Order: sequence, then C-alpha cells, then structure tokens
Amino acid sequence: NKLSKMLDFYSQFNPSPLSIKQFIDFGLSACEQKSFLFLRKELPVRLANIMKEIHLLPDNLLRMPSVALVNQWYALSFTEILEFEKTDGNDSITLDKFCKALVKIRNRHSDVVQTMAQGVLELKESHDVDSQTENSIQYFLDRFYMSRISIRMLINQHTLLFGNELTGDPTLRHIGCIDPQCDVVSVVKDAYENARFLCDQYYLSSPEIIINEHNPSEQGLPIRTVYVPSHLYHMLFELFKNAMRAVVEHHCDDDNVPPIEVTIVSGREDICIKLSDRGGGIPRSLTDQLFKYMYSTAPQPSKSDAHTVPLAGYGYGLPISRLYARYFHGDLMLLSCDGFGTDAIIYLKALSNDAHELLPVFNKTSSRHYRATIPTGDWSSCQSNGLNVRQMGPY
Ligand SMILES: N#Cc1c[nH]c2ncccc12
Repeated sequence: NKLSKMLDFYSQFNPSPLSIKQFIDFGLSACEQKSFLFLRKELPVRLANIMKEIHLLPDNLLRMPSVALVNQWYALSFTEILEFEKTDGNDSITLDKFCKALVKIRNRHSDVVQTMAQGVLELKESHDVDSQTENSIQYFLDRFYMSRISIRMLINQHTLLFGNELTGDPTLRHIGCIDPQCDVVSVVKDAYENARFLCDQYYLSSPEIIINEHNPSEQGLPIRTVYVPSHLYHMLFELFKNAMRAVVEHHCDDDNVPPIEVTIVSGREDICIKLSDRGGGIPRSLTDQLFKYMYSTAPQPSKSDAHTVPLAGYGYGLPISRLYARYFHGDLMLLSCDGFGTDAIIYLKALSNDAHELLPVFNKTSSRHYRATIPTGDWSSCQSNGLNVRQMGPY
C-alpha cells in the first residue's frame, strides 16, 4: 500500500548525523524555512529507517499489543510529516502548521519508552525468550531508543528556535536545548541534590558529595562544554540514584555513610565525570545485566505501593543513560570492585565538532542481526560443551 511504498522510498536514504557545532551554527543563523526544508526530509528518513527495523523484530514481540501500538504511533507520525512533502515552506501559515505538527508528534510519542518496556514484559510473560531473541531485542532497543533521542532532538531544536514555546532560558544563551557554556559542576550539583532528596525520603539518610575539578588548560576556571544540559542531567541523576542506593544499603547499620566522590577532568579530547562510591560494588557478571533491557524489565510496582518504588533497579534508566552519552560520541561505563564500590564514568567529547550524532542505519548489516545465527564459540570455556575443556591456552 501507499505507506509501505513511502517507507521503502525514505528508508533508502541514510540519516544525516549533525554535529553539536552544526546545531549551534544553524541555530545562530536561525532560518525557519531552511530548518523546515531540512526536517521535512530528514524526519521521514529517520522514522522510515527505524520503522523498517521494527518490522524485522521477532514475530512474537511484534504481535505484543504494546509494540503494535508503538508501531501505529510511528506510522501515523510518518504520514503526518509527509503531508508537508509538496509545500516549500515559504509562507508563515505552512511553517506554523509544521511546528504544531511536530509538537503533536512529540506528545504522541511521550510514553514510547514505558510502552515498549510493557511490550517486553508481555513477551516475557507469554513466551520463553531464547538468547537469540534476547540479543535481537537488546540490539533493537539500543537502536530504537537512540533513533528516538535523535528525532526528539531535531523536533526540540526546531520548536524551541521557531515555535512560540517559552525558551525558559533567562540568559537567552541557549541555542534550542543546547547550552554553549554548560557548567558541568552546576549540573552535577542539581542531579545530586534531587537524587539526595529522594534518598533521604526513602532511606532517611544519604551520602555527602565531594567534587574535584581538574582543568589543566584553564587552571582554576570551572569546566564548561557545549552540550545538552537535560541529557547530562538525565545521566547524572540516574547514576547518583544507583550510587546512593548502593551506599546506603551497603552501610545500613552505620550511622554515617561514606561520601560519593565526583572527579571532573577536562582533557584535550574527552571530558570525564567520574562518580566513585563505596557502596560495596557489584560482581562483573552482574554489571552487564544492568544494561540489559530484558533483565531490567520487571513488573512495575503497583500504584498503591508507589512509596515502595525502589530508588533504582527497575526501568531502563542505565541503558538509556548510556545511549544519551553515546549519542554525541561519548560513553558511560561502570567499573566496579566487588566488595568495595563502583566507579561510574561519563565520557563527553571535549570538542563540539567531534560530537556528531551517532545514528542507527537500516541496511543489510543491521537486518543480519535479526536472523537466527547463534555465533559458534571461538574461545574455549568450561561451559561450552560440558566437558572439562582446557581453558584458553597460550597457543
Ligand atoms: N549505575 C550505577 C551504580 C553506581 N554504584 C553502583 N553500585 C551497585 C550497583 C550499581 C551502581
């Protein structure tokens, strides 16, 4: 039908990654029509690329009611943007209608993360999930949520720059949702204070914070970078919640708990934000699980016992925080010492023209990930064939 023809057409194009510098330069020149002409092509390209991938999902997931609902949202949003295909955006009526359409789409998709998690839960509760299916789901959701982060970034930039939304930036320094002089320590303090408030409410105790900055190129000056403060806040808030839960639960019978030490370093290529806690750490085997969507999907606590919602644990906070870090070619890693504590590190690109969007591309390579190909082991391990095979030898 017409929709699948349009999907085939637009999914042929690769999404065009923008660097933070391009977002800034574009925002400073701020021409609404140019933005309209770019988005009316780029948004359908990004939507079509990920929609084609949704259709490659294992059938038993695709049939889950929640996944079918998300699919309908994407199809509807895709067709709504295509209505602007023939207009050239040189009149304010069209531009205004485009902004309103973007806001409508953004609102329609506001619950996609929870709805997909519900779909994974429906699958877990109705089928046995083999490791191939779990790997396909992990691969898909990382790409699906990264695509969603990128589409919402484009929509937010256009509606903040040209829509009549209150920018909410008192200094008018922000370019859309980007702060060209984002003070890293101030975002760290915001995230800490809010996580601490929740921790105090739940545990009646919370760790102090010690912050050290190392800014070799600008001795003594606060470390600033061009970044999206809301993305940085999202990552830090998640890490502080998990660190505080670990510290308080590990020292449950101590009066005062050890502080969380935050080290911020501005290097030539990377800006690092390290949160070191003495929360007892986690074994290496479990660290990977924290980034697994299937593992972190558990029945949501019912609304009635909402006060017992754990500070961390359920939900996709960690895997999605890592996607925010990777979105502009940074990363987020957990390095734990089982029995002592955990270092959680956020890496950001120091230079804005190195910070390009990292976008999933739908092609033969990505499609191959969904075909059942259980990789044959090429490293010996004692579990592989049950026999007492020799561990990986020197030869
Ligand atoms: N994110 C994060 C964490 C930071 N510290 C932690 N300790 C135990 C388990 C998870 C974490």
